[in-house]
Amino acid sequence: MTMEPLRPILFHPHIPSIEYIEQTLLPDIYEVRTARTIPDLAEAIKRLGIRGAPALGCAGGCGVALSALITKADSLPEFLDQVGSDADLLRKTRPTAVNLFYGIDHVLTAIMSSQTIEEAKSRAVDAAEEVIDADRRTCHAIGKTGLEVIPDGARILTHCNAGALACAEWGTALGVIRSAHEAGKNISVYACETRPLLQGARLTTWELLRDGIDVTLITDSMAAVLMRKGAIDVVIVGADRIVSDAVFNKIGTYMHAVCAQTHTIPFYVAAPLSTFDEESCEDMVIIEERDPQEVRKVRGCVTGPDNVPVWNPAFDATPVHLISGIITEYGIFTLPRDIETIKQLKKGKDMQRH
Ligand SMILES: CSC[C@H]1O[C@H](OP(=O)(O)O)[C@H](O)[C@@H]1O
Repeated sequence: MTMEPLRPILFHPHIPSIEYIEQTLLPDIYEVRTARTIPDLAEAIKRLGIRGAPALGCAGGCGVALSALITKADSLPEFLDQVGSDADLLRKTRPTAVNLFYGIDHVLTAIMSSQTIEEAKSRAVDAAEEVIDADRRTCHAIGKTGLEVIPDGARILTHCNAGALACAEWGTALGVIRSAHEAGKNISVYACETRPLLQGARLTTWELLRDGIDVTLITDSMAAVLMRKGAIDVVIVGADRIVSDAVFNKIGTYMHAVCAQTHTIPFYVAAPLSTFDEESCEDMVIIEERDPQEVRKVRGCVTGPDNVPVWNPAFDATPVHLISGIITEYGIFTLPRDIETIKQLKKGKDMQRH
């Protein structure tokens, strides 16, 4: 039975509003919520109601378009000023996933050369819908590219959630897994729970069970022994920002990459070109540090003393030498070997855009 495509964020310009699946409540509660203001949207992003790098790009782009549609202004300069400050509010939500800034800037760029407010509104809507449509196409292309690294019978380890819930649909790492399943490959997945917010336990298992894909939930600390036992053939994860010398992804990714290298297991990252920040390097990237309470309590259940100091980085950096390949919509690349190719592809896309 083919399930309806899972689309965690929908833009309704005629209302106007942004509809999204509230991911903090999954897997036990499936609730669709609506953001009609920029502060509401910003809060949804901060609490990870809306989450995942490509989905943040969609939320950022749609957020700027929503601002354009609801902003009341007597002049174009006043209008652009208001939309610009709403865009800044969205920029401040989460610092690491580069897609958020790509989505925001893509729509802002589209409206900057407008001659009237009405023209700016129309361009904003078109540009936001372009971000979502492009991500849908890109995720399916990533899935197709990734088929070559998933042999029939593959036992795959993944971390966090790089699925449809993290994108416009289909997913990146889970997009490759979905494409392999759809191609009839007999695959099985080990999903790491991904402390502290449990995106793997709550979201990846939910997505794969929904699609009838063989999935086993493990704790993050169990991954190494599965690799040592020879029970994992390939590791595939998503990304939040890819720079010249490292890949930023959910905390725990680096640990899996080191273990995979120790056990000579291929370690792949799946991500769209929009996740590359190719002019930057690891030391230039801000890693989001989140509320210590996220580690001391899980969904209200106490897991640590209320007064214990906590360190809670949301991401870590995996040096590119630990990564077998980066699966994109344009092919599989390795860094630093392919950095110039990535730069040319990005330039080409930018030229297409303007
Ligand atoms: C398809 S990219 C998903 C990427 O984003 C997640 O972070 P978060 O749940 O904090 O938004 C995680 O790093 C995933 O790999």
